[in-house]
Amino acid sequence: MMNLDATTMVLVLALGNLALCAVLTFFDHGPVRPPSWAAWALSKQVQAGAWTVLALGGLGVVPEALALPGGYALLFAGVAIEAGAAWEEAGHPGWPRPALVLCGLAILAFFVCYLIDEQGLRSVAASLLLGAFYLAAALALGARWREASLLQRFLALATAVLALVVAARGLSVLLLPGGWRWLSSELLRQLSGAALYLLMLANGFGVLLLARERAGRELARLEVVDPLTNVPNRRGFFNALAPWMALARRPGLPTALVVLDLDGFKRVNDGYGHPAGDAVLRHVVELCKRQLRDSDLVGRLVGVEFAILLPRTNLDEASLVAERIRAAIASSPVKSERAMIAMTASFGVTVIRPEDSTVTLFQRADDALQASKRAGRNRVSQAVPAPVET
Ligand SMILES: Nc1nc2c(ncn2[C@@H]2O[C@H](COP(=O)(O)OP(=O)(O)OP(=O)(O)O)[C@@H](O)[C@H]2O)c(=O)[nH]1
Repeated sequence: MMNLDATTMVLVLALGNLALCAVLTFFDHGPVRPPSWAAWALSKQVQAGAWTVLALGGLGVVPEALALPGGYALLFAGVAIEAGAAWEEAGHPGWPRPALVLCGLAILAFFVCYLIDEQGLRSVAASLLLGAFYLAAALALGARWREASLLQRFLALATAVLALVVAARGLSVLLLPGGWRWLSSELLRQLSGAALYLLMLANGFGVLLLARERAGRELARLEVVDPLTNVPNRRGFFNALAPWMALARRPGLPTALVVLDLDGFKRVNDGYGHPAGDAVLRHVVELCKRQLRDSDLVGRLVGVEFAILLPRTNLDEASLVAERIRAAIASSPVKSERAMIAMTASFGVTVIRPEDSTVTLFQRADDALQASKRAGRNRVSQAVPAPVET
């Protein structure tokens, strides 16, 4: 087997981490920066610095008495931040405080071991502590196992296994100083170095690929979801509508469609500013959702026009729902910085007919909506019902 001495191994880790930092500098994560990005980039820089200090110590450029404690302290800090970044990604932004405490304790424990025994106990402490921090990162990566992508699950498992290899070296020095059968302590040292190298690669490029995956998912989501109100946009709403259009051709309970348009919205933007207008739009969507069942769907068609799909609902029931929403909007002004903004909306209600296409369906709903506008706004109008076949 090829033998890598400790200094070469540390040098390889230093150069690898430095290369990763360079890659990070030029990586374009797109307009949406992942929340943990800053912490993760910092962790890579600190680790690159740590391995560089350790490598300079090994090469004799910096005195070992300085390089070893300094390098390891930096390394624990870097790996603690890396684990913290993984927890931030898993939705725990409060990681800095526990990470700071654990990192401080790790550095203290390491210094005590180093002062007692510069070789054996020092490497036990280093391996166990590094293994523990990487295990914490693996736990964070696997924390949302059910929603995680295959890549994320692989990274969680790979990080856990490699963390255990790193920790196993420390345990072996403590429990089996002479090694066990073919598993010599030298082989474990080399395996541990290789594990640290693989951890750097897996977590480095793995996180970059995860960021790409996330950006792809976000783009796909934005094709069907309105980012302002977080409800389906026109395309998303039409996708959801399609099966109900098909179902309308079979006998059974009808499906209703309500379209609503906010009245005189231009004055909100002109009088209170665009951000206040946006707040009103979000507020209206929340009001609609509160009046709807789980099986109903609200979507934003365009500008200040929304649509509501009401499965298993006839024309009169849908008109009652629309009336409830109308009353809720009219009686719930939105608080802006300068004033309370009163708002009303006009509604058109219809049900899907067997012969409908989306064009005829929305045309009918829109005609009813325009009738509401003509009649003075802030009201609900039903579309003309289908002629009864005799
Ligand atoms: N703040 C904000 N305003 C928007 C948004 N989308 C569209 N608008 C504005 O909404 C207004 C819609 O105006 P219209 O529907 O034409 O007319 P209106 O003033 O609401 O009057 P009526 O519909 O005739 O009652 C326009 O001024 C658009 O600029 C948005 O996402 N945010």
